[in-house]
Amino acid sequence: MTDAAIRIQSLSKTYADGKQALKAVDLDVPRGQIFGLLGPNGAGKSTLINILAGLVTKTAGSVSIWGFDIDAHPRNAKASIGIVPQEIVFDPFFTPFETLELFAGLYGVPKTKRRSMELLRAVHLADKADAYARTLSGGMKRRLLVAKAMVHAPPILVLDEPTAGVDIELRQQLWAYVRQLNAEGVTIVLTTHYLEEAEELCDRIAIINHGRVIANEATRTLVDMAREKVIELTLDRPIAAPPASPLFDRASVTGERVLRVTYIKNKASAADVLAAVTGAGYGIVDLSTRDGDLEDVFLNLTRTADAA
Ligand SMILES: Nc1ncnc2c1ncn2[C@@H]1O[C@H](COP(=O)(O)OP(=O)(O)OP(=O)(O)O)[C@@H](O)[C@H]1O
Repeated sequence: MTDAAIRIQSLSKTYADGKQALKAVDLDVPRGQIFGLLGPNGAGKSTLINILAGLVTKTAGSVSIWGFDIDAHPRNAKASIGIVPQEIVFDPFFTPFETLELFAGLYGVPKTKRRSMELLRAVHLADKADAYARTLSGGMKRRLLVAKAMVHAPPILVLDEPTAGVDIELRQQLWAYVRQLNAEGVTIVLTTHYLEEAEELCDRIAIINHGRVIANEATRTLVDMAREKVIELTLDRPIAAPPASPLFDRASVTGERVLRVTYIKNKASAADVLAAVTGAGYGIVDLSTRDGDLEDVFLNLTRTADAA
């Protein structure tokens, strides 16, 4: 038995029109983690998730979910994963409670083991248990989708762009629930465009671009790969134009006495930047620095991959 929650090997998908959405993807999602799948629109994330969900058939390669090969043991594989789709699709005539009961039934969960009310409470929808689904707000519907994906208590929960169209407060509630599930031992996979969110939530992040995995690292490692560092200096007197230095990647004057310099970590250090500024005759009153974030890593990696 593999210790990966999801193991993907040489996975390829070519759609009927010839579009190659996935190209020999290898990816292991470790058990117990919150794993982020990032990539620009059209990178292949939904295709990958739809293959896990059994909604799209792969062209080549193998996938196992919780140790069950999706071809050899499709039922066990399906029982091991809950998927929250990107699109909100509901039968508008069922109440949230009925929706969960219905899906528990489809998964063969016996009545005594169902926990529809508990799930509704967890996603803050207990008071809407008997409302018609069509009367729920977008955020409520999305939380109901999360509850629906958990009716059979799978060890893996996959969320495809879960926060699209969800306001900040609801997003925080959703993430709190995701964290709680993870603390209870559920492996989480999520796709998001919000890099900051991935950075905040995920233990590990894979970046997918044009159907290939171009990075798969512990979040910390990925963040460290950000090459840019920004330093903002408050000077002892007004400055009109930034001093020129080959060590600066970019420099701009952002306030009467404020200079912002971006430098590349392995080419220069903060001390180099300070020396260049004091060398130009300015005194430094204050400074702050900011590490490159995932956005920078992402842009650098996708740029490199595009050029390859
Ligand atoms: N049914 C289909 N037939 C043909 N091409 C498709 C089909 N579904 C997706 N594609 C194409 O496959 C590629 C990958 O699409 P996919 O939806 O997997 O990307 P994605 O990373 O999930 O993007 P998004 O973030 O926009 O959902 C895209 O070029 C897309 O146009």
